[in-house]
Amino acid sequence: MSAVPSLPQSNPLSRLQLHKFGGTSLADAGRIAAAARLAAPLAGGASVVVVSAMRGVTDALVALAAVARGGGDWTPGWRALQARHHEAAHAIAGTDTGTLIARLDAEAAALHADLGALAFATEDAALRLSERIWGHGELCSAWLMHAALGGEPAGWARLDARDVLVVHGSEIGMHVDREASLKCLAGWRARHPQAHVVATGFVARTPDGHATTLGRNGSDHSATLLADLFDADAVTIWTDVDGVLSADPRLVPDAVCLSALSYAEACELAYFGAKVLHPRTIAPLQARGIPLSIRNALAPSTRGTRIDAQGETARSPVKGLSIVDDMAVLELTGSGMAGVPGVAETLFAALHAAGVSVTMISQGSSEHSICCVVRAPEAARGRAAIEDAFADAIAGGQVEGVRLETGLCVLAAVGDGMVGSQGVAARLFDGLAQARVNIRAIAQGASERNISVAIAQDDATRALRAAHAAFWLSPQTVSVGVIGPGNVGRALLAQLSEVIPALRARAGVDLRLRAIASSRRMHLGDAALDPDTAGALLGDHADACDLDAFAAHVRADHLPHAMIVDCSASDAVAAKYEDWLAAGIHVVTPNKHAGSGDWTRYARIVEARVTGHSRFMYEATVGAGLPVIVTLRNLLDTGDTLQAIDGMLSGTLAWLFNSFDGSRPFSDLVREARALGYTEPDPRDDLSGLDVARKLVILAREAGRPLSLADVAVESLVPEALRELPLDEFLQRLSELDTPMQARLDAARAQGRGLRHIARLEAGGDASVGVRALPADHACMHTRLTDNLVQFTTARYAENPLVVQGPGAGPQVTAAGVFGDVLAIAHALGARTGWRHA
Ligand SMILES: NC(=O)C1=CN([C@@H]2O[C@H](COP(=O)(O)OP(=O)(O)OC[C@H]3O[C@@H](n4cnc5c(N)ncnc54)[C@H](OP(=O)(O)O)[C@@H]3O)[C@@H](O)[C@H]2O)C=CC1
Ligand SMILES: N[C@@H](CC=O)C(=O)O
Repeated sequence: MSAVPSLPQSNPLSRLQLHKFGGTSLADAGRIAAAARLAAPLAGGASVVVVSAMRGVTDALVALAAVARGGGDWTPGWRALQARHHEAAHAIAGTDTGTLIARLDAEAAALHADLGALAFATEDAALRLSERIWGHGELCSAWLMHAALGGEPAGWARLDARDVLVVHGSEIGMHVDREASLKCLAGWRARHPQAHVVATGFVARTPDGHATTLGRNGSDHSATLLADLFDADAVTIWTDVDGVLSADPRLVPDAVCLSALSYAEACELAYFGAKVLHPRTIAPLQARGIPLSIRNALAPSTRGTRIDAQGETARSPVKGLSIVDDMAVLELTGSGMAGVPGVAETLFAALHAAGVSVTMISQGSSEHSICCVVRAPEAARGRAAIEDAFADAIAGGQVEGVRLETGLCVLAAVGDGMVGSQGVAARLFDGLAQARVNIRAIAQGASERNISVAIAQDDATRALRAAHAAFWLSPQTVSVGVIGPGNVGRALLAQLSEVIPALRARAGVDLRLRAIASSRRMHLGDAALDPDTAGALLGDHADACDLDAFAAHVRADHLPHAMIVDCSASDAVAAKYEDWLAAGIHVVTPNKHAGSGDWTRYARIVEARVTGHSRFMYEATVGAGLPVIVTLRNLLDTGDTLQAIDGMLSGTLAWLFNSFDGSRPFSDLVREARALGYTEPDPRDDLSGLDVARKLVILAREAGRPLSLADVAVESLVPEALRELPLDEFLQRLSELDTPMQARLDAARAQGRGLRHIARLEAGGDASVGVRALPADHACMHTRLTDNLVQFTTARYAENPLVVQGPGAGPQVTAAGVFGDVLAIAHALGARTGWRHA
């Protein structure tokens, strides 16, 4: 290896920072001035600033060259470019505009000459002229930046990289002649000893002295090549995004900015299409250990992404996920291939000769087939080349032929943390399986830094989001939609608001409220909604409630799990559970309609849970926040036999009869119970016994009995005349309950008894609900306020029933019961995937 020529002794550069700005950061004079401020040298240090052309200028030059080559009139376009550079110059240069304009005009004159010559040039000469023309934008922006930084008086030289950067094309891309470049730079520095340098990106020269370019987006490459030649201490590429993200944010809304990457990770991500870095940019830095930062010129206070030899141990073993679109699989199959040396060599030599680049290779150890993934536009050419190379073997039957499958893409998961760590592939495949993505081919190099899978192009976004969720989100990240911000719904939102941050920090449970709906309105949010203010989003401006659109939104592809919490009392909402559960959406509810409604619908809902691998939880339907259903389930699951359930199942009726002593009319108490949020939205559901009957049906079905509402003998407290009235009218005529209720109370008292509302379910399925006059020593006479009292008489608890007792109505306790179900599901999800974030 030849010795690296050293820079001239006069070189004053120490603590040299290299900054590179892309076209967007140089879009106009204002952006150029802002970039100049960012590139200001550190005290006592030096700067090299590498610039792209102003935004859109390279595209304009490529178009102009095409017009000129075709003999068209390129002069209007040429003038427009000159005017754009002039306009920026006038805004930037201050007192020395004349010098800057003269410099730009000299470049414009050279461009004019080149464009004029294009139409008459030979093919070779035209290509050389074009390369010069394409690089004109960088020559001008370097002069503009040079002026913005203060020019020669401020110690800045301006370098045309064609004077120092010597490159030649090779089969695997542009190759820099480092030795020749360093010699040229040493010569240039002898003539330009200024401390600071503005250099053109993108342009270079060939060994025989012709202008050339480094290819589209080649300015990043220029920057890292010049960083090596100038012996920079650090490189910053300024762009318009915050850094390297864990995935393309247009596809994955939850992508996060990576604070650090190793060179190896950055290379993997660059090759797999991460847009911030161009492939090949890393190598010159890696060889010298020069750190690179990717930062946002529009948000310079953000840290960006640092790329160096160490990288950083992240919370996820996978740092980034990327998709390469429009790929195809070529598969060579044949029973005669096994154990035959040279098959792979012949195949890849054929693809090489046909100019087909191979992105991914996969071969089973049976050697029965070799599969490779190539770019779709090259696939037919590749297949023809392979068929040609194996023509004899195909004719002889040793090889069956070449199968071509298009419509694919390659998803890659990249990260140093994958090396030697178990379960990474399992997590990726589990995430893809949950998103119902079929994997067509798999490849992992022995470096273990990259797992690539070929999948259907149609699945790309879903797969990327699912894989991202598997690594970057908690396995307990749940997209939540709340229906019905009424008494219970509002209390639930308040509880969520209070607890969500702590849940995320302590238990990795990440509940994201993303949708809210009332009977008429809904709001769907891309980002998580604030539970405290979500209800206010349902004003007249909100969208009309559409439960299908609501569910589709909650079932976001980019979040691992979805859950709808139905806090309505609506049968129409309950009618949707079957579809939601089948689609994999978990459902939690205090609404009793599904559990006590039509038996066949109930059976379909139960079945849908199995189809959708989803959970349906409804603890709060009976006893509000009390553990009634879970107690019954535990008894039965552990082999006990139910003999009867009886007690008080209505919080409203408990409160009414606990309070009703004749001192206040019964109707007054009903109004108060309603105001306290104990009653159903229509209090007749409580007074008629229907609400308690629903609870009995739910418990009976839980115990395996196919009970329906029609099977329950119900005594109603609502006089016949009031049963069908609109709610408002019923409430106005509520006092019609007073006389009959006072009479019942008086009769009970006359026997030394009190009134309680009692429900009973017999083992055989007989069920009844009604008001009973009970002796003073009955357990139900020793309840308080809204207490429910549920007695389970079973084979084990035969003599002395198991009793669950406590408040059985009220928004707070009901919401807590609902919240408990939500958490039970979230915790179970985390346990299923077997890992939690620290
Ligand atoms: N309150 C309690 O103590 C207990 C209540 N429950 C159950 O909790 C549920 C809610 O009760 P509660 O909060 O008191 O009732 P509310 O009447 O206070 O709230 C009901 C909510 O559901 C909404 N809603 C009604 N129909 C629909 C629909 N078709 N689509 C979308 N949203 C709808 C209402 O919207 P809008 O305002 O637009 O009408 C309202 O926001 C009921 O099922 C009840 O049985 C269970 C145990 C105890
Ligand atoms: N209205 C109901 C509320 C709970 O289901 C009751 O009072 O029990």
